[in-house]
Amino acid sequence: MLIKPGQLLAQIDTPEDLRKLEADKLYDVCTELRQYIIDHVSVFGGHFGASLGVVELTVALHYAYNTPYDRIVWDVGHQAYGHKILTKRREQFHTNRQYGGLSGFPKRDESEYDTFGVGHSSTSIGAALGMAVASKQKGEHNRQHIAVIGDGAMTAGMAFEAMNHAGVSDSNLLIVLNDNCMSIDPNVGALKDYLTDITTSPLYNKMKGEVWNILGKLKKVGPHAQQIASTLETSLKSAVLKQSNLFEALGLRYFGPVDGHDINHLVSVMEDLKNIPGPKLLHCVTTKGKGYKPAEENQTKWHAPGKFDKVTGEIKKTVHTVPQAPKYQDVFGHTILELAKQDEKIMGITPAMPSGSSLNIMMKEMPDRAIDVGIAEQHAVTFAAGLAVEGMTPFCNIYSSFMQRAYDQVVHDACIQKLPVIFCLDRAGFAGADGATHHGAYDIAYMRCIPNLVVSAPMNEAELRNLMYTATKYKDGSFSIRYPRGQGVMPEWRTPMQELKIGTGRKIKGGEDVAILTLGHIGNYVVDLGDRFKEAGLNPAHYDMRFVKPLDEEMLHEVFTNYSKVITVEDGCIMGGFGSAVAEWMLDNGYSAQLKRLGIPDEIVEQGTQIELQRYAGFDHEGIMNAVMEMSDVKKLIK
Ligand SMILES: Cc1ncc(C[n+]2csc(CCOP(=O)(O)OP(=O)(O)O)c2C)c(N)n1
Ligand SMILES: CC(=O)[C@@H](O)[C@H](O)COP(=O)(O)O
Ligand SMILES: [Mg+2]
Repeated sequence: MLIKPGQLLAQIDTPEDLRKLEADKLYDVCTELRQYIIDHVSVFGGHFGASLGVVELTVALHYAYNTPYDRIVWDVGHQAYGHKILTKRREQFHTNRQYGGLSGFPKRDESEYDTFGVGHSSTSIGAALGMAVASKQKGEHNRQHIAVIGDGAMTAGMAFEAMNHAGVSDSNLLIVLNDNCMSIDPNVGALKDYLTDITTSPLYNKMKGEVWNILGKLKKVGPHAQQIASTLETSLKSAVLKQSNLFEALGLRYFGPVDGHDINHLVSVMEDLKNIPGPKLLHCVTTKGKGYKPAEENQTKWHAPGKFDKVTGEIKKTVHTVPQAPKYQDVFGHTILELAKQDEKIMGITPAMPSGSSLNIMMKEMPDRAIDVGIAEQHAVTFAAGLAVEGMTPFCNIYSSFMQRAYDQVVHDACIQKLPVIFCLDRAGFAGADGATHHGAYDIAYMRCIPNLVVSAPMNEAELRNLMYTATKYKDGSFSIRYPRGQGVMPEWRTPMQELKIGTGRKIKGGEDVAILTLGHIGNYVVDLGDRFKEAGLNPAHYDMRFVKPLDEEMLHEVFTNYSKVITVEDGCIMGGFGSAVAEWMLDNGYSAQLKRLGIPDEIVEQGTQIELQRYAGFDHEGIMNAVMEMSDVKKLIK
């Protein structure tokens, strides 16, 4: 289903086409672009509120700057739908986030206008600074570099690391701070309060306004006056603004706050900024979901609402006739609350994903014991370690791919000190439409090699609850539990929790000839294949290993004693993952079976549905079936 653009938008294949328009047409371009985003996301899904919030910023940037020669780096990139539509991808935009289609985030090999691959937050300033310094080295003094970063992304350490560097580099960098007071959930922290202050404080803005008025008048008087003006500005800024402006104090010239939806004002400010050398920050105030009332009114729900009726604003939900299994994240959310009611030492931490992790269930009832630390994964881990030092039992919930950013903190702050921190790695395995940057592909490999850390994965919701309960009893180091995005398999999941013996797996069924060892939710695929195995005359054994560290050695001795053909299956990277752990154990213990490892191959896998990606990787139902048949010397189902 192709969606027709408005008549102006239909003429804009590239920003060069946009820049041919008179400035008085830009308002209409924004109207049409906003509608095109609404039309598409309502039918195809995806991120929504953020792109609506930067429609004017997107048009102004591509109008005022000579893109792609001038570089724009979008932070996170979930807000870059307008950017993609204006940069030769309007007609493919319906493939956004789909298997074989456009990525949901800017991606260098997708377009020359996508200057830097993003998806994880807070990288834009550092990347744009690197480009700016390189341009300076190459003598490209007229090339502009712009990082567009949200107030949420600005709460991450990386953003401050980059500003700390930018402030002392006389590079031609513009940071556009898109301040809408929102992350996915409402933004948190002192920075948010500060931004609100300087956006609303009459005194600060009055004083700055007067400084600008005086300077403006002086500049009109003549060149000599301009000299006075710039001297005055320097002294005033250092005397007054520097003391009262965080960004000025870091050496960035601060401009704003400006209305991020006033297209003509934005263009004229950006035209001015092009002629001001050195690192600068333009503070824009916007509304997330701007121009679509339901998205303005419930900005968290409309961050990524799924498909919806654009007329009524009704979000489309599948109607089920049978009870549905819950999402793993909701089992986590309800279970941590249940555990916290029994044990006052239990606390929950999330780096800016209260609704994504469902920790918001606990936050609602225990706001002092469930904390959103902002987009700050490294801090989340170290903060949890600090809590553990004082005897608390912290659950630190971080998406598997976002945890990559806090790896040293897991090693240095939790495991070396054998602190009882519980890591819940949500979105482990293929994440789906978010694609390569968000797949939780590597956590089995990167966690299992750390000493003093238990590494586990539940096959279903009951097992998740048992592992969470068991983790609260474990004080001999840290404990990691990984589980996937989406639903489990147990509609009746509120099962009584039991403490597990660490390092023990579950024998699901005996068999002959081939043994299948699974880790985590993929084990359910083997159960699903039961009848098809029988029809094909196959009878593989199935073990749910549950722990990848420590491995269930007794179980592995049984497997390698009784089966000469073994298949491991994991929703994680084959390189160094669960299958590698089994292979290492097999060699270390003198066995020599035929071992086949199924999992995520050693390549970057883009976006698609989880099942499409599992099929591509060869560990969907068909992939597992074929592996067993191959191992059993039975003709493969699919060539
Ligand atoms: C390292 C990392 N942590 C968490 C996320 C999840 N995430 C995506 S967008 C977002 C909120 C970003 O807020 P902001 O930068 O203000 O952009 P807005 O959505 O308000 O436009 C978060 C937390 C991420 N992409 N990367
Ligand atoms: C852009 C971003 O990083 C988040 O919005 C992420 O897409 C959330 O993923 P889930 O939808 O799996 O919570
Ligand atoms: Mg924001």
